[in-house]
Amino acid sequence: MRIDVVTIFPEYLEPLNVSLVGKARAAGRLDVRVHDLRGWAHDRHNTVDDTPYGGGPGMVMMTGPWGEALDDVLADGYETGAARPALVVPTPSGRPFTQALAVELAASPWLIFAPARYEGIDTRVTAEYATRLPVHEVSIGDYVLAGGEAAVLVITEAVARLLPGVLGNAQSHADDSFAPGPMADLLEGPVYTKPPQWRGRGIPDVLLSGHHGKIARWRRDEALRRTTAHRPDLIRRADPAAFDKKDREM
Ligand SMILES: Nc1cc(-c2ccc3cc[nH]c3c2)n[nH]1
Repeated sequence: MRIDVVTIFPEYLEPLNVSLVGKARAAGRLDVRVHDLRGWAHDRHNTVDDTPYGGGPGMVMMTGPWGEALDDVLADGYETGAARPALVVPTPSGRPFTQALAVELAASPWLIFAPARYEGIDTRVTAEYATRLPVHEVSIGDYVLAGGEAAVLVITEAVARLLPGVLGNAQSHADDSFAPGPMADLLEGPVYTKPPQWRGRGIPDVLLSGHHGKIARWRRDEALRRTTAHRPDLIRRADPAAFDKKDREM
């Protein structure tokens, strides 16, 4: 997968050089290119924003630099044989970012992120590129950030870990919260590791029993308990029949 990010804060994307995404880049599984939008702002001050039509507070990011930047990124990708990308625009007013959307985006060979600042990007930019590309306006949650770069980090990590070979053998996204299967849409339960005693706190006996069926059932019950407590809205989506089937297999 190729990922391009156009931003006025390229340094904000430094975390994409470390850990899971950094390793995927070093292994050649992910090609991430970060571009400074101001490189396409040609006035003396490299201006990328202006006052909003209709008045109101704040500034709006201008069409000019975004149009030139996205055209150049697209031209570069197409010249190097990249397939058609999707444009991902983080915004509080976007489609909720979920594991399902992460899976959808992970199927794309090329993502171009357009994180905004100020009050956002002139709407004509996304309208223009929506005539040529899939455009995903995506919200990572019901809270307001000062810009879209943090959302790019979140989305990139959630997508990258789904790419083949990115998660090591010791890890797996098969048991993710929200992954398909009998635990679908349930939050993950508690986890434990050595030492067996810590500040007077031990390990649930079932986890030491070696009885895989009982362990699986305990984990399922704990996931149900935690989901009921923290995300009751997800319970109705869990498939009780899948539990019954899984119970029979335990
Ligand atoms: N889910 C979510 C996205 C954002 C966001 C995205 C872009 C900009 C640009 C200026 N403020 C922004 C906020 N906040 N919360």
